[in-house]
Amino acid sequence: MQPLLQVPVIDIAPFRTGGAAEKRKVTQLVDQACTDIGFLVISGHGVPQALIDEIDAVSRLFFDLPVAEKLAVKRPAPDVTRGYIPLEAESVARSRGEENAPGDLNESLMIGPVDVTDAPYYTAEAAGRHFHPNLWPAQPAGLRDVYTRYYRAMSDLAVVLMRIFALALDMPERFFDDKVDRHISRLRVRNYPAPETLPKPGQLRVGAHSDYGSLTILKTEANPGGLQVINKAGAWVDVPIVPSTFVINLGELMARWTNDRWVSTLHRVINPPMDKAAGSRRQSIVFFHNPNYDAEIRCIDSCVADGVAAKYPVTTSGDHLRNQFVRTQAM
Ligand SMILES: O=C(O)CCC(=O)C(=O)O
Ligand SMILES: [Fe+2]
Repeated sequence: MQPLLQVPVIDIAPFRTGGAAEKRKVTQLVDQACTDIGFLVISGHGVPQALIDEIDAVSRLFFDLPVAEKLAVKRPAPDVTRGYIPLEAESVARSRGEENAPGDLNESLMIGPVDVTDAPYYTAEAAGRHFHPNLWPAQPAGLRDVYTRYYRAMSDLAVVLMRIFALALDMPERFFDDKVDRHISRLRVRNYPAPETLPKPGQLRVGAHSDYGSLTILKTEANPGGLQVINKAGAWVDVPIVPSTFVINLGELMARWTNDRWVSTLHRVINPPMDKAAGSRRQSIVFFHNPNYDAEIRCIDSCVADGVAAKYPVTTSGDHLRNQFVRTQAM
């Protein structure tokens, strides 16, 4: 069979509400998307549109603030995935060894887990800075509340997606549950301003990279200068932006878990053409779902059958994520 060369749209509602036969139909479609292109667009996810609209609006107000105010919550250190990262201060292509890649043309605000307690798991030395407190901007009022609710909604949706993944991989439905129940996911809102000058050579809104964790849940908008993914024929194709859906893509840890049965695909965000620069401001709400810091990522049984050797050394979620993030930071 020909591999999918475009990103499919899949309704996951039958998985959430149906019996075994409905679930099976969804997991088959998801397996094909994850095998062929590593990206899918989901409808029927159950996240209220009002919450999505709220986080969109409050984030826009934050990015409209003067830079000096945004810098009040600047990311405090290269290994702390919290706070504000200004324009060109990050280059995700460096996660692939492109040491001299220019800074990406976006600014972002990032939070981590919102339900951390003082239990030993969170405070242990091994937890490192994965549970660093969030840095909440003083303005706009209400941002903290909206981000907290959205973070929880994404955490819940990720559990459903990981169950779809488990079944699609011929594992028990709850196989991943105890590997993601204290996850170190990051919610990151990126603002891509309308460009006022030409980009530097090789500079993009987001350079080519694959995401680092288990899966990503993206809400974005269809303005000029958008998201592209490389398909199995080696062509960059646009990811379809469909109202009320999320784009889902696999991170590197899922490729490791599946011994490359599934792909963590290279993607990038291109610049708008200069004649469409006006009105090309674009905002993405990106939830990077990352397993528990101490989750061991070793290839799962259903993916080493038939004498296939494991391709990757065992790692932990926390180590892989920290290393990749630190490599991409400019300071
Ligand atoms: O803004 C987008 O469409 C995607 C951004 C992205 O790939 C990322 O943040 O990892
Ligand atoms: Fe990405």
